[in-house]
Amino acid sequence: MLRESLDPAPVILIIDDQASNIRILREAVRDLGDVHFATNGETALQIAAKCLPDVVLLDIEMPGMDGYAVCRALKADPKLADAAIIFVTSHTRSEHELQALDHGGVDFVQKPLNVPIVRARIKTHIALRSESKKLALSQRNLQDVIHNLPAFIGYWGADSCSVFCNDTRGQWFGLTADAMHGQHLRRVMGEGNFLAVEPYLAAVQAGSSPSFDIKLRRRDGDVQYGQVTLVSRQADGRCVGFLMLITDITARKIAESALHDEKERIRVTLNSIGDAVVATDPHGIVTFVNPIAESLTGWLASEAVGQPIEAIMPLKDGGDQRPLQNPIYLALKEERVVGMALNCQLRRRDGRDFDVEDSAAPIRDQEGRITGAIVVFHDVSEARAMAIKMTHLANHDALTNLPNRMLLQDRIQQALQQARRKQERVALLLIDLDNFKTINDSIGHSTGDLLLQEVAQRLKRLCRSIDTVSRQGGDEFILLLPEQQSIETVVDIAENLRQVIAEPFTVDQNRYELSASIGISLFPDDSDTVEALYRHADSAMYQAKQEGRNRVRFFSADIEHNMRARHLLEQHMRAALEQGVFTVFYQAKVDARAQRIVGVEALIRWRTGDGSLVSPADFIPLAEETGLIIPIGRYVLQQACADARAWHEQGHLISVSVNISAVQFREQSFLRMVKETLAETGIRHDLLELEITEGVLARDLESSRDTLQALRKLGVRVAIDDFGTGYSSLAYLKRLPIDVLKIDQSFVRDMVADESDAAIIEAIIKLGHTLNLELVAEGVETHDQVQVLLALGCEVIQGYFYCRPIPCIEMEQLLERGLPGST
Ligand SMILES: Nc1nc2c(ncn2[C@@H]2O[C@@H]3COP(=O)(O)O[C@H]4[C@@H](O)[C@H](n5cnc6c(=O)[nH]c(N)nc65)O[C@@H]4COP(=O)(O)O[C@H]3[C@H]2O)c(=O)[nH]1
Repeated sequence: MLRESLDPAPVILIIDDQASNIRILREAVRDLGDVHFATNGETALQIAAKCLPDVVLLDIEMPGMDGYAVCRALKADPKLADAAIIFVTSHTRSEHELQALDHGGVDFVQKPLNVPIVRARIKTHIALRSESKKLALSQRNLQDVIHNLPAFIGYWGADSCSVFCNDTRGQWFGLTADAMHGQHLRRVMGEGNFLAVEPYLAAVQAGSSPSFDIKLRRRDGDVQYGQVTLVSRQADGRCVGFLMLITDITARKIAESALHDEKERIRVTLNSIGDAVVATDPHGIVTFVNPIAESLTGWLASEAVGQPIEAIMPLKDGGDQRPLQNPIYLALKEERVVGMALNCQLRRRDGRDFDVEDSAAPIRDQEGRITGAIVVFHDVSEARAMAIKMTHLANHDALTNLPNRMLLQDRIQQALQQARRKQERVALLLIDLDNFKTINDSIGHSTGDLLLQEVAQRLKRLCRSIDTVSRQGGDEFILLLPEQQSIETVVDIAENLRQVIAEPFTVDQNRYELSASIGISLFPDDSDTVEALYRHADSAMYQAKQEGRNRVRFFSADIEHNMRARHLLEQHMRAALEQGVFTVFYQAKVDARAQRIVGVEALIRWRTGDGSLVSPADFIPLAEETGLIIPIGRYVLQQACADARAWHEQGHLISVSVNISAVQFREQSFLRMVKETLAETGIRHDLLELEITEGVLARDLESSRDTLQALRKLGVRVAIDDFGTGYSSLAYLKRLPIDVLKIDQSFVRDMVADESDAAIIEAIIKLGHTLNLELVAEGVETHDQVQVLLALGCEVIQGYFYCRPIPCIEMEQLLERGLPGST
């Protein structure tokens, strides 16, 4: 076998028994390579085995082993068989030459040696050897490549019989290349596989080189996928055979199939899940829409793809309706899974809104780069509506739809928190229907239920939006009244409740009468926790039941006492009004210089059954609260005007002042009432003076001015009562048509002893003079006070010093006889 490397110098072995020949030959080839020599056959074989000669110059005639024997031995050794053997002989006979070639020699040179010819021949053989070595090497390389390629390579003749194949181990078709040799393609591949290839053979015959995939069923039953390329070999315009290359694409096919399966699985999943799925590229442009997303957005996938996500999926806040950014943008920006905003709504293409819920997530490639995002959402309108319904059911009474105990508890807690902050009252009213159980049992539960529903409606009608009416079960209701300023309001509400329940009910054309016992507890007066409020309202209600039902009771004894007294007073006041037991007293207003009565002030009095008088200070505030002041005030005005008219007729031209409460002054019918009284009594208008406190005017300057101007137009005079105790704003004094300032008795009381009170009175008097107002000092009890007031410039005096409030008849007498000391 030839040595593989081409680089080493060629090796030349000279074998000749004649030393002279060896010398000549050595000289001749010295520069052509590594030269070795031997003088006999045996030595030559030993040297050849070591130096592996490319060219051997071999003498034929040698003692012992002759040249032919050496040649046979060299040829017999596979490592030396390729050496080019050139026989050297003195024989000229051609049979020697033939014999030499027969033994495997490649050339023949004659002795005597012609050195140039010998050199030329040896050079030729060295070159030939070199070329053949290169050829052998490239052949071997090619063979190595072919045999080691992970592919089947076969050459088939025009008759489709195997000529060559690289499958030496029979891995493809179970036949080694040798066994395949000469076999028809059909036999080699097997019938099934051949049928897959056969359709292409005609094209190959025509000179084409088709390429196609086939599924190879191997002899062991396994399936293998191959990509087949047939390369036609043509000579003289006809097909002389073809190359068949098959590469194993099983792994690729399996991967493709797995990919396809995976894709199919995803496709089926996305198309059949109940959630809507929309995918976008990294810029939020839609790339995929599943059928549910199509129906939820109203966009077909074909229309949606290529649109920005917000075009097909506009989102907004279900509460304030402001537009919301699609979570896909946040998912892309922050490269994380993002949940949708709470209470999110999707506007469908047709304008309908859906409550939606879910999330968006980025999609990454193998390197982790963001390639897009996906948003998954579903319609939660029904679920949300159901949740709202469930929450409502959990918090409301099924029969009346009123808040139940649980919701009430929460509301009470909130009300208490707020009341603590704002320092307000909270009232809890426990309303228990009296004898409802008996009624319910006798009329049947369904009618009973209707009655309870009607009770609930009536209670609700009486409440403000911030109040809570709750049913606790059975015939028990609770009313929570937050933000209460006064206990009186609570009493009024409770009384109203009691009364509306006491009004007859009509159910199924039958009339029913109910009553309620109401227990009230108050924060912070008698309870400071939710539990205490409940407990106390309950025991107050129990108390109401104990006392005979159909009544309102407070938990706190003090409140109860006060409220009862107040209630009693109100009832008596009403009765007094009806029975005409109110009476009007008069107190004189005296010109202190002239010692003459110039006017009187009408002051109401309530004469009780035992003859004692109740001070207006004790009942006027309640009369104002309950509105009773309107009829009371009308009565006083009428009485005062009538008396003044009578005195006038008797020759006493004195004015009469009447106190007008804020409630009266603000009443729409006030002016009308004044006009009617003037007309009815026939009093000279300028003799009537209405006393109004500062606070009444200051509350609403505009409407006060209108009323005062109307009074002035009528000729009625107006006095500011208790001047100096209220707002004392100079602005209203200047802007309003006022005639008289009444200096409050609180300044008068201490004016002699207290310099500052005296200074205030002096200032009020100066102010009155400046504004051209009349001045009256109230509550004057002593001579000193009179003197100081006179000295300061106030001449009209009212007070016990001259006259206490006295009945009409006494006043009449006083007018007749005049003041003591007067002329
Ligand atoms: N200590 C003391 N007191 C004196 C003296 N001179 C008069 N008084 C009392 O002072 C009050 C003067 O009436 P007022 O400031 O308008 O204050 C009145 C007025 O605001 C209101 N009032 C009385 N009658 C009526 C009425 O018919 N209608 C309205 N709306 N209020 C009335 O009730 C308040 C109290 O009335 P009265 O109890 O009659 O009390 C009267 C009168 O009796 C005195 O020298 N010393």
